[in-house]
Amino acid sequence: MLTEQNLRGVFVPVVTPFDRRGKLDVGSYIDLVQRLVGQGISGLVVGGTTGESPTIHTKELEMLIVTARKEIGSLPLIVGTGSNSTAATADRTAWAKSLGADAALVVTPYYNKPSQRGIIEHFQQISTAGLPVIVYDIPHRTGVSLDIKTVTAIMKMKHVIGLKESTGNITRYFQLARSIAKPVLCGEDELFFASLCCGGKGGILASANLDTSQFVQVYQSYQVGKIEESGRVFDQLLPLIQFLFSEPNPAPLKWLLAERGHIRSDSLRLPLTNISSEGEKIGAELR
Ligand SMILES: O=C(O)C1=N[C@H](C(=O)O)C[C@H](O)C1
Repeated sequence: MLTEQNLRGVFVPVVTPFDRRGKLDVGSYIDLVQRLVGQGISGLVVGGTTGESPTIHTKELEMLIVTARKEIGSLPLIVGTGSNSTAATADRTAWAKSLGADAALVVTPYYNKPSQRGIIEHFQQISTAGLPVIVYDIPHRTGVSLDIKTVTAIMKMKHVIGLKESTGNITRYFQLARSIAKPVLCGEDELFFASLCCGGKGGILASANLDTSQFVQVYQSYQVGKIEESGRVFDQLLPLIQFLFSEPNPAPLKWLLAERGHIRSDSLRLPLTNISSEGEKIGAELR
């Protein structure tokens, strides 16, 4: 199980490769997972935004979880289980636990606009699943904002082990990382180095599907007090990060993974579409 003590470092939300007809490409997935293991990452996230969770069927997610569990050995496995139904999220979290997950990444309930009290009760109920929970706050995707008081209340819950902060607000990050006792992880790749300087404990970073060991180096250098080295390596990664988020994630990421030969196709499932030809031109320098 993941705990608040070992929720540290670089966690990679792995992409879900599809073939040209949109079917799961299991061979590419296994290759991807095997490539990530052994590069110093602290764990793998399956069924995140980057894994295109909205268009993955339950049977497919089951296969992705079971395969990852088998391939990564004892490395922590986090599964995205959040939805905008509390009961469904609790069920899915219990199911992920039964398949070998070490923790659940639970996004705040989107679309139906719950009150702050509703959000607190949502996270209380998920404790029934018996799996450690990482709260995922990403208001620009969910349409839901958490008050600082709400985050603080949720972070005191026993089964909650940390926060993935993706508001993009570095002042808020600084405030949270210093005031709550549990780890705050960066979910806004461009702010990774800044988040470490604010007291963050690591990141769940789509960009780390590529150049993984450099992302780990940013984290590790910072931990041993080599702040300048950490910042220098991060600066080298910035053009990659900016390219990967120049169009909806994970379209540029899948394109570059395919260009570098890590997956067979850059296919996505609608409504996500492939990177534009303009994007391909910009990305050509990063191949
Ligand atoms: O899948 C994830 O986890 C992430 N998704 C974010 C997004 O697509 O908005 C980005 C972050 O790197 C991790």
